Amino acid sequence: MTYRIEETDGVLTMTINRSEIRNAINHSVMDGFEKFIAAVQDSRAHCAVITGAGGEAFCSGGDLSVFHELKTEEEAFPMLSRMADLLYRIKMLPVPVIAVVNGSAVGGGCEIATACDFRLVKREAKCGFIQGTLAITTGWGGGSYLLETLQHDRAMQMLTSARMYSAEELKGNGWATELYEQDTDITGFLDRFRKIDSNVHRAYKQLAVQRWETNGLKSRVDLEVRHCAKLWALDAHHAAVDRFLNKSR
Ligand SMILES: CC[C@@H](C(=O)O)C(=O)SCCNC(=O)CCNC(=O)[C@H](O)C(C)(C)COP(=O)(O)OP(=O)(O)OC[C@H]1O[C@@H](n2cnc3c(N)ncnc32)[C@H](O)[C@@H]1OP(=O)(O)O
Repeated sequence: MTYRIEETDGVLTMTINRSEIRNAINHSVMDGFEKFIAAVQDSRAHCAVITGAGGEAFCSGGDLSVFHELKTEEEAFPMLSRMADLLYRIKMLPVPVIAVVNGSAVGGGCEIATACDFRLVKREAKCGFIQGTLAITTGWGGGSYLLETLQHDRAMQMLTSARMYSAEELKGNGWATELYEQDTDITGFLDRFRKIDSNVHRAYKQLAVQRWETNGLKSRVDLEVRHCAKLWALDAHHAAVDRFLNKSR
C-alpha cells in the first residue's frame, strides 16, 4: 500500500508509504489523501498528522519517474490541479494539521508540509522548494501557502533560491514550528493538543479557514497551477528532469 491511515487517541495520521522512492507522490498516494480528508472530516479527532515512512524522507515531491511522461501544458495541468485541490482541502480541514517532517522534504514535499498548520522538523532533515532547479515553479499551491505563512522576503527567498535549507535555517525563518530529535518529542507536542478540548482547536481553525476563504487564496492557487503547467511544457524543464532520472540510474 502506498499510504497508511491510522487513528490513535484522537489523532488521525496519514503516512506516505513509498520509502524506496523517498515517498514521492503518484496517483495512488493522491487517492490516499482523498481517503484521509474524508476520514478527518468524519471524525472527532483533535488534530491530523501527515508524515513519511522510512525516516530518510518526509516526501520527495512528485514522482518524476511517472510524471516525466507528462510533456505538454494540457497533460501536466490535471495532475497539478488534482494535487493542488487535495492540498487546498487539507488546508481547509476543520482541525489543525501537523506535518511531521521526519526527513527531507523536496519540491512538492515542501508544498505538502506548508499546507499544514504546523511543521515539526527533525533536526537532521533538509527541506527545499527546489522547483526552480527543474525550471518550474511550485504547482500544487505551496508557493501561495508559503507567501501566506512566512514574512514576505523570507518566503520569496525560499522560493527563488530553490535551494535546500537546514533545519536550523527553517526554524530561523519561521517555516519550522519546532525542531525535534526523537519521536517522543512528537508525542509531547501531540499530548499538549490532547489536553485542550477539541472544540477549541476546531474554533480557532475555523477562524483561519474563514480568513483564507475570504482573502482570495483559492484564486492565487489556481494561478499558481496555471503558471507551473505552462513552464512544465518547456524544454528546460524536461531537460532538468531527464538529468535527475539519468543521474539516479
Ligand atoms: C511534480 C510536482 C512538483 C511540484 O509542484 O513541486 C515537484 O514536486 S517536482 C519534484 C521535486 N523532487 C525532486 O526533484 C526529487 C528530489 N529527490 C532528491 O533530491 C533526493 O532523492 C532526496 C529526496 C533528497 C533523497 O536523497 P537520498 O536519500 O540520497 O535518496 P536517493 O536520491 O538515492 O533516492 C532514492 C531513490 O528514489 C528516487 N527518487 C527520489 N525522489 C524521487 C522523485 N521525486 N521522483 C522519482 N524518483 C525519486 C531516486 O531516483 C532513487 O532511485 P534509485 O536510484 O532507482 O534507487
